[in-house]
Amino acid sequence: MTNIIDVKNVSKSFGHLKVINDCSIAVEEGSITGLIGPNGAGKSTLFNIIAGAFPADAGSIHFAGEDITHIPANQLFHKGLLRTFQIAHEFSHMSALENLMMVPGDQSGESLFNAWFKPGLVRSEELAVRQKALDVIDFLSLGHVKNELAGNLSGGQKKLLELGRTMMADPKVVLLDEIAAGVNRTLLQDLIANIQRLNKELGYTFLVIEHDMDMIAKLCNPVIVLAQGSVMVQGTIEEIQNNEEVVEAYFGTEAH
Ligand SMILES: Nc1ncnc2c1ncn2[C@@H]1O[C@H](COP(=O)(O)OP(=O)(O)OP(=O)(O)O)[C@@H](O)[C@H]1O
Repeated sequence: MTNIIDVKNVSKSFGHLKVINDCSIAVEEGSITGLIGPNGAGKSTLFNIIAGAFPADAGSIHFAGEDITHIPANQLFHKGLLRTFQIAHEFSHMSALENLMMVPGDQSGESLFNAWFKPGLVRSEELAVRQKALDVIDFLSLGHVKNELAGNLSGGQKKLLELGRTMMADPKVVLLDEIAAGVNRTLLQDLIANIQRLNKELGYTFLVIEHDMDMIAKLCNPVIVLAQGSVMVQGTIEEIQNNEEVVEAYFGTEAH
């Protein structure tokens, strides 16, 4: 199996605080990899570095074999590496469908997504984008709220819409940063099921930061535990939960 993301010996400090410390992680293509760790472990900082939001002080990052260490976020977006947070929050005064149509897309027409949904004759680019947005709405079972103003959607529906916006850009890898936060249990199951379908049916790779252990257990293999800016251990959720060092550093002290 190939690694679609390879982070090697990355370090990052903010002032005197070393937040990422000689950290190396690999994300296998086609996996849903979890990234967990106590508050302040450096998870979001590592996401920001991978997604090109700010540079590492040292180390390298490869995406699909290409050195992306110095490539900014907007270029990574077009290469298919997306962070949910990176995509603007919903435009509350526009409908759910219009929100999807706002995502800058790749008009190649040869994307995995288009191949999957086999849209009919495309008469114009706008019609194609609209059709694609409708397919995304359909995929996520949001048809009943497609004309609703995004600002009126529930927390969980907004998260589904956020996932939908990543789909509009035909990603290869999606970095999900605490997508379960504020989502009720029923919609959380929809969110989990949709992430699994995107992984299995469309081949998306996911790297997931999550404090919700239930979600991590259902979705992720492997799970990487970050502590004080470096990898403490990596394994299946069972291995992680049975690892004494992890229990001590994470489950023992954190009430998540
Ligand atoms: N832009 C910044 N400037 C200064 N310090 C920062 C900055 N971003 C993060 N930090 C610090 O880096 C450390 C790691 O933060 P980070 O958000 O990456 O951790 P985390 O594992 O995602 O935590 P949480 O689970 O609470 O979200 C924290 O001590 C935080 O205060």
